[in-house]
Amino acid sequence: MIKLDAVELGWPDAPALLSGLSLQIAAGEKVALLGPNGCGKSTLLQMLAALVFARSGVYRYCGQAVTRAQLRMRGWERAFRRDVGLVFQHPEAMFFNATVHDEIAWGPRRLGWLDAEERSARWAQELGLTALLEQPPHSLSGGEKQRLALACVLILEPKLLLLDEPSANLDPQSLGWLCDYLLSLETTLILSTHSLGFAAEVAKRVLVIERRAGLLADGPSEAVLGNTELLIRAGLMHRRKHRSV
Ligand SMILES: Nc1ncnc2c1ncn2[C@@H]1O[C@H](COP(=O)(O)OP(=O)(O)OP(=O)(O)O)[C@@H](O)[C@H]1O
Repeated sequence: MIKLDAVELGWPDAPALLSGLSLQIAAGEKVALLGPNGCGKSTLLQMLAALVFARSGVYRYCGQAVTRAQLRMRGWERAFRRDVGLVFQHPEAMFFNATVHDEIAWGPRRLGWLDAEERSARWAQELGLTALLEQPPHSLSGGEKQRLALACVLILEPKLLLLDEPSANLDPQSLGWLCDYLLSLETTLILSTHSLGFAAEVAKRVLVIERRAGLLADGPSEAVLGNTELLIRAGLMHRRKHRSV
């Protein structure tokens, strides 16, 4: 489903964030992206959603190179945007409606789904947002915003689900719901997280990114997450000097 060939990502007038990134992700795989702050996890997810583009190398989605020119093909762009759903790390960035209800219903209404209102009510209930439906999205707490952002994307049942630190801000009950939901999904999932426990729970494959480099590891979750030396080198674990009793 996804093929990256020698992808280099970076912002203008800045050194490369990621280079030489080559990998494939098959339909239905569940993959966690790990790496220290600022290594480029969000940028990579944004590239997979075609919100930013590689400086060099090729990103193919279902065999088609995803380029600015390709996205100008309106039919293809619509189908791509319909397939791919990204939940941002900072969910406020996604909200533009007056109420929680309109925010959840916006996507299904735009797609002309006749059951848009029913679906919105169901997803609001799934994510514990029913009591907040008439509130403005910006008035919600951090965890409520995270749940709203998830509802807005999950309701559209994307074929490729991209989640940027989805477990941040969630209370244990919401986190448990999210783990169950992601485990039940058959679609392709790529998520970034700093929680090794969350990655181990939901992902079968882990990619570790090294700052200002590229892929440090790519393998089954148990093997990668069980490699303490690798995790320390990648800045994902700290060798503690002091321990409380
Ligand atoms: N629009 C932009 N222009 C220039 N630099 C940017 C832009 N967006 C992000 N960056 C920089 O790119 C780098 C990678 O950011 P990114 O958000 O992808 O990292 P991350 O791995 O998701 O980090 P974290 O774990 O802290 O969320 C950071 O140094 C960031 O400041």
